Amino acid sequence: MEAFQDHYDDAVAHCYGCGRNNEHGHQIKTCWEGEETVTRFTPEPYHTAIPGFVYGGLIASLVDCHSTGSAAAAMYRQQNRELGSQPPMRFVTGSLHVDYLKPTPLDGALELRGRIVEIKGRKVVVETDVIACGEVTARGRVVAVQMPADFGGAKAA
Ligand SMILES: CCCCCCCC/C=C\CCCCCCCC(=O)SCCNC(=O)CCNC(=O)[C@H](O)C(C)(C)COP(=O)(O)OP(=O)(O)OC[C@H]1O[C@@H](n2cnc3c(N)ncnc32)[C@H](O)[C@@H]1OP(=O)(O)O
Repeated sequence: MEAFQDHYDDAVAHCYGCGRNNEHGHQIKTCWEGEETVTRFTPEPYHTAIPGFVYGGLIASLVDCHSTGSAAAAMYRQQNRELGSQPPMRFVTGSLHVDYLKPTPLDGALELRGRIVEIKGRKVVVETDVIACGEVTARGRVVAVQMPADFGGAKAA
């Protein structure tokens, strides 16, 4: 199935978390499953916090890009638009909050499941569960904001 991130233009597909053109990045892929958005990612042994457990910064990074991608997809869906349609709507992180509920075992794939909590103007609030070995080990809340056309001097292509 095509992922949200497959629709980012080449020129802006370098994000460390979700850009398919960043060979050093996570290159996450996110899709709809009904009303939820889902990303699966398998941490490597070097993503260790303490032996056997996933580094919290990686978890935050996955929540971040899962949620900004979800925000974009939610806005397209709300406006009844195809994901690749023009003009593009891209989202950046306004705020990123993560509650680490339990240690996250470094043991196979993590599943991130996002819910759209609110869409208001250019803002989308996304809540994301991080699931490891069938248990929710972290929960994130992201305020994603539709990128202004002049963001950091970059073009919102
Ligand atoms: C990453 C570079 C990309 C460059 C090229 C872009 C191409 C993109 C293409 C494809 C995307 C792929 C990339 C995904 C990115 C992955 C995630 C990241 O790492 S993003 C990087 C980290 N984030 C930033 O660097 C944002 C820096 N901040 C800003 O630029 C501004 O502060 C911004 C855009 C977030 C908001 O500024 P305003 O002036 O446009 O909008 P206002 O009016 O302040 O806020 C709109 C609504 O959002 C809420 N809001 C804004 N910031 C908030 C915050 N910190 N906490 C809570 N709410 C916040 C406000 O309260 C308001 O909501 P109410 O209408 O009042 O309900």
